[in-house]
Formats: sequence, structure tokens, C-alpha cells
Amino acid sequence: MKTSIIGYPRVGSLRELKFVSEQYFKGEITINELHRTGAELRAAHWKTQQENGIDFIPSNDFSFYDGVLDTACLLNIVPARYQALGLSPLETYFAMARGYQGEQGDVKALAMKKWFNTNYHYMVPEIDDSTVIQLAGTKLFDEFQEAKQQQVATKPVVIGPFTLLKLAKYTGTKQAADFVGEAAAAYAAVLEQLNTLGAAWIQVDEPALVTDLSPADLALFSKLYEQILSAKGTVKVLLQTYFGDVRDCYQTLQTLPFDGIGLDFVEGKESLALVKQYGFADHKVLFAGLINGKNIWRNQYKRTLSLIEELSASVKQIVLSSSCSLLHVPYTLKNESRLPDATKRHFAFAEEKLQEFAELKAVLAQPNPYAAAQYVHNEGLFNGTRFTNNEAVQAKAAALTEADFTRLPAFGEREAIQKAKFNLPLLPTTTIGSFPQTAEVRANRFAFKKGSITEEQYKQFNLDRIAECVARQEAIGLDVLVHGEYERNDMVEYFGECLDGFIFTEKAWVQSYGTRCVKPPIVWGDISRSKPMTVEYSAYAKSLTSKPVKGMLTGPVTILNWSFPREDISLQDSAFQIALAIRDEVLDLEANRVAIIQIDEAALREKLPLRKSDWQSEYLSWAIPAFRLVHSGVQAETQIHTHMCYSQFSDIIRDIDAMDADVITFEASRSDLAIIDTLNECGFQTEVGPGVYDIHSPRIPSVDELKQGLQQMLDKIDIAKLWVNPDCGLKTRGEQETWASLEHLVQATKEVRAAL
Ligand SMILES: CN1c2c(nc(N)[nH]c2=O)NC[C@@H]1CNc1ccc(C(=O)N[C@@H](CCC(=O)N[C@@H](CCC(=O)N[C@@H](CCC(=O)O)C(=O)O)C(=O)O)C(=O)O)cc1
Ligand SMILES: N[C@@H](CCS)C(=O)O
Ligand SMILES: [Zn+2]
Repeated sequence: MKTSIIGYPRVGSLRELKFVSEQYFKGEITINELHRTGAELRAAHWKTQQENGIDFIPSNDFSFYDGVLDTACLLNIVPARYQALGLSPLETYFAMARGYQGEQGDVKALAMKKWFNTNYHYMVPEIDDSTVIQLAGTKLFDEFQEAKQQQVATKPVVIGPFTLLKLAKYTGTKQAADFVGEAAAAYAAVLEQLNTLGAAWIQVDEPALVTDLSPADLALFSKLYEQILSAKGTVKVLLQTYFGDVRDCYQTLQTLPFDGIGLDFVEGKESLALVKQYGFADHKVLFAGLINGKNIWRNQYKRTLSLIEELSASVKQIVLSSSCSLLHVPYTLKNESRLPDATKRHFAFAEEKLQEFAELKAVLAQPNPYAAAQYVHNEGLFNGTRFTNNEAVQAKAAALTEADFTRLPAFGEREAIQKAKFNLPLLPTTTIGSFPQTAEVRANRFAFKKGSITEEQYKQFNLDRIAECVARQEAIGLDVLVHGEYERNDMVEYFGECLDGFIFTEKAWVQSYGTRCVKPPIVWGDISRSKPMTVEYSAYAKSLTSKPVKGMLTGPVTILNWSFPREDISLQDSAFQIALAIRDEVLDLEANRVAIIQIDEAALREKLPLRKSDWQSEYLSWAIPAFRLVHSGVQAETQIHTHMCYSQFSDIIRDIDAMDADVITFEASRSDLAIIDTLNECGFQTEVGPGVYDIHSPRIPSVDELKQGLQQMLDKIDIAKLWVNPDCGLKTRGEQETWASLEHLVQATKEVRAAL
């Protein structure tokens, strides 16, 4: 059986691409040095895949920033404001990714959004009425030839036209359907050039096919591919889907002349049933996504072989594939020196997944696969207990009743009590929690982890930062202060490190966007909290001021969604265990007189199932109660805040309100306050802090612009319910721009208050 990888990670196993890119952005290295690292990484990735006998090795899965942005550039989707800068193609590309402020002009970056249900972000292509979609770039062909020179015959990968047009933002009057002809011609030109270059296959990624499709979507898809495939030469076309099943278009895929269809049998609940029910054309190849590209557990060969057997009854030609790109898992276990082998043997990061492909290939080549040594060894990994059980936690979770999920008294009564207690001015000002994680803050942590400073020194440094931060917040006149989150490497990894039941890694980085990476902790066993995690820092901050200090926690849904979850128990069970642990922390903070507590649920929206029919039954039915469980035990006068980075929650607005927080802060500055209309329409009760400026940019908003933003909000929101804050944490920003922006925020609020 042949094997295929949909895509490989690209930042480098030690984040080499991150470091050279950041050096390049600072002007510390030349473009040639950046290109050299890119080429070295590509060569290394191809070689590793080749060594593991992968038959369909991807090319063009490498990216200097993002694959959707690469595709936009390939197809000439470059808004005029970036072209007008007159920069080189790569500089223009980075201007779209990061914005540009310099001699050539001043432009903001393209919008960034979550890539389906992952923690990866893509750049949103922007199409206006003057956009001409046509083949304009060469990266896809260059990287195919580069691999060929290294004796690696690759399968070039490109984001497909349907997904691209669906994800794009249209700023003029034209819509996706108006670009069908141009887009189809551009993709046909890609195929033609690959024919000339002698490529055997192209992989066209269409993850948008696993979402709910309307008749108009289906028509758009068919129209695009009828045109593209009518011009097809010798290059075979693999239509690749992932992150779910293609129940709305399975038969269309069978009818169109694709040579291969890639289906996801890990997240695609109905993939197997679709194949069984409708069959699979004999002349097409099924790229069966059986090795999980999103999680890090070893593949169970027994399950994979059994699925292959079942599929073989309906499918003539099967290629064993990953369920999605391996971009979403770390590179390799080789860099994990602290984890015991007994633990590591249960994990497969990208490189270890390649070994699984090689082993499965060998196993499947045996007359009796079940007797193969690799099979027997693999089965041994799944026998016996491998997780750390905590019976007390299990019992606590099993004993939960409705009362544990219900905070009393009801919101209205609490709101009045809290107004009287805190006596905050109208339009209270606050921040979202983190302050700049400067090089010194990170270096202090690095020194502690290396053992070159003591725990006491490490802590003292953070306490000093807290003292400075509190004093400065007080000095500029913010109303509700925070400690600054200096002790956190990341808002999820930190809690993974503090809680029992998680495993954390040294170098298991996964790209989140551009040069930014995260190290998701691994849920290994039952989760519990053996000691307070944030109380010391929050209580210290509180001791420094008479103003209210907001304690800062990450909520259970976000901790779970940004970790690698267990697969032997349900997400609900894990979420409730984490919720019980965070609940203990909330109660400890309250006992230490931290009277405002923010519980971030930045990732709540992210894992909302891609199909609406699954929203309640598979997700919201436990995610919202998990949050309620965390705070239902506090007194009426303790004010619970929550925060979400993205404001795309109009469609789940009632569920957000049902979280029963007292205040919610969220991003709004980039979405034209459309969310506020939704809040009003549904009678949203929670107080709100729509972000008044965008923290993703170093730009300092002026007092006037902030006043204007506030005024617009006041036109729509009851003043008694409105808070004033940036749209997210300030950890990625520099010191200077942070304080200047906050001073403007306070000044703007004071001026608006004065004019009331
Ligand atoms: C809010 N967001 C988050 C998401 N996911 C998370 N898990 N966390 C988030 O905050 N998703 C959505 C958004 C946007 N996403 C991100 C993702 C990542 C970052 C970010 O800033 N990442 C940092 C890495 C942060 C970190 O863990 N740092 C560690 C390690 C620091 C380090 O590199 N150490 C060096 C040595 C340093 C030295 O001084 O010599 C080393 O280990 O080699 C830490 O602080 O300890 C990044 O740089 O990518 C932001 C938003
Ligand atoms: N409290 C966190 C939330 C980020 S989403 C922070 O401020 O960084
Ligand atoms: Zn945020």
C-alpha cells in the first residue's frame, strides 16, 4: 500500500524559520539568508519523508508565513494598496502578512482568521472589483523543481479555488460566483504548467467541503471543477479534504473526473458510511486519512487495518494518508529529553508518524499482517493502563448535579450588588491581562528553566515586574488593574505545567500564525490541582493598590482546546475535570480577597463543530456548563469576567450569555461593531467590553479615534453595561506602544465621561 502526507510542519524542529524570519524583519540578516534557511528546511523535510518511504511527498506546503497567503499571491490576489508600495514580491508578501510602515507607505496587514477548527491562523485574501485572478506566481513550480533536483518527485499542494473563494473577503460588489471563470482558468494554467514540468499528481486542498454546503456552494464547486478538469492533461488531480466528512458533496466528487479523492476518517464521522453507501469509483484512488494529523497519540494499527479492510470491500485503490496536514503537530520526540521512554512511546509527533506510515506499509505487505512484529509491538501499547487515574477526581465529576452548574443569585441581583460594592466610574477602564513579554521577561524564565538562577530569583524578578506594572496602571488611571501575567510562558501551557495530569514538552512547538508558535500541553491522565497556581501573584498585586485587581485564569474549554486531548475519555469528561481544578483556584482567589476574576475562554468558538447540526449535541452542551461549573461557587459580590479574542459569536450569542459571566470583553475594533447589534437583538444581559483598539498592530490609536469608537459604542450599548479595554492581551506588544496606547484609552474615556 502506498502512503501520502497532506503537508508537513515548516517552522523547523527548533523553530529555525521563526528565528531567521524575525531577524530578517529586524533587518539583521539578508533575504538570501532567509531563503537559505527555507531551502534547508524544505530539503530536510523531503529527505525525512523519503527515508520513511512516503510515496506521495508534498511540496509547496512550505511557507514563509501562511499557505492561504501563498495561494493568494500565486493567483494575483494582491490588493492595490500593497502593490502600490512598490516592494519586491517577498516584501509585498510580508506587507500583506504583517502590515508595512516605512519609506514606501503605511498599510495595515490583511485580516487573520482561525483555520477551520484549529489553532492555526490564515491570512484572509481580499478581493475587490478590480482584482484579476490569474496565475502570477512561481513558488509552487519552483519548489516542485527544487525537490526534483534533490531526486524527490513530489506532489505539489495548493489551496483549492472553492475554499479560497469561500474564505476570501469581498470588498467590492463582486462576489465569489463572479470570479469562477478567472479562478478556473488560473487553476487550469497551474495544471498545464505542472504537465509541462512532468508532475504526476497535484493535491488540491478543499477543506471547505466538510462544512455545511448550500445549493449555491455546490453549484460554485461544480462550475469551478468542471472547467478546471476539462483542460486536465496528464497530471492527476487529488481532491483533498480534511477536518470532517463530505456528506453534502460525496456524490459530486465521485461524478467529477478527479483521479484521487482524499477523505478524513479521523474527524469525518460519516466518511466510512458514505463510502459504503455510495461506493467508490474503481478508476479513482482513495487517499484514506487514517493517521491523525491533529493529535499526538500513536496510531492503533488494529483499528487502521480493520478500517482498511472495511474500505477494501468498496474501494479498489487505496493510499494510506494522514487525516490532515501534519502542520498541527510538533516535529519530533527526539528533542524531548525529559520525558521518560515509557511515556514517549505512546506519542507520535510528525516524524514518528512517518515511521508509523513505514511500519503500516510493512505490516500490510505481510501475508498475515496481524502476525507482523510491528503489529504485535503496536498492540502492546494499547494493552493495560497507560493513563494516571485519579479516583477522587473521577468521583467528584461523577457526583456533579445541576446545582454545581448554577450560580446564585441570578445575574440582575448580582449586578446591583457588584455596582454598589466596587463603585466604579461609568465606563470602567481595564486591560485583558497580559503586559509585554519582553526579551527580559522571557530570558528570566529561560534562565530559571536552564537552572542558572534560583526559583527565588525567578519569582522576585516577576514580583518586581508586577509592582512596576501595577504602579504604572495606577499612575495612568486605569480602574481595574491586572498583575500582568509575567509568570506565564503561555496562557494554556502555564496551567498545563501547574496542574496534575498534564504532560508538557520542551520543544514540541506548533505554528499558530506567522512566526508565533505554541507548545500545547498533553492531557495524560485525570486532571487535578494540588496547589494554588496564580494566587501568590494576584494577591501580591492586590496588596500593592487600593484599586480592584482582576485575577486572571484560563477557562477549562480553552485549556482543553489548546492542548492535545486524551482519546480514551470524552472531551466533556476532561473539560469537567479541568473545570473542577480551575474552580478551586477561583475559590482560592476569592478567599484571598481578589474580588474580580477573569476566566479567559479565548478558544471557546474555535472548536465549535464545523457543522451546525453538531453544535449543541457535541459541543455547547458541555462547553457552556464547564464554564459555569468554574464560577458557580463564588459569592454574589465576586465579579466574574470572561474574554474571547474573536467576536465571531453572533450565532451562539445566547450560549455566550448562558455562560453567566458578569462581564465579557472581546475583539470588536476590526469587525465594525456588527456584534453589538446582535447583543441588542437578543437582550444580552452580561456587561460588555468590546475592544476599542486592535492589539495585533504596533500602531498607537489616537485619543480622538478612541473617543469616536467609544461614542459609536455608546450609541448602541447602555452606558451602565459598557467597559473600556483593548481587544486582547498585550503580551506580543512592545512597552512603549503599550503604555502610550493605554494612556490614550484612559484619556479618551475621561473626555467621554466629562461630556456626558
Ligand atoms: C491568544 N492566542 C493564543 C493562542 N494559543 C495559545 N496557546 N496561546 C495564545 O496566547 N491562540 C490564539 C492567539 C494567538 N496565538 C498566539 C500564539 C503564540 C504567541 C506567542 O507569542 N508565542 C511565542 C512563544 C511563547 C512562549 O511559550 N514562550 C516561552 C519560550 C520562550 C523562548 O522562545 N525561549 C527560548 C530562549 C529565550 C531566551 O531568552 O534565550 C527557547 O526556549 O529557546 C516563554 O516565554 O518561556 C512565540 O515566540 O512564538 C502569541 C499568540
Ligand atoms: N489574559 C490573556 C488573554 C489572551 S486571549 C492575555 O491577556 O494574554
Ligand atoms: Zn484574547
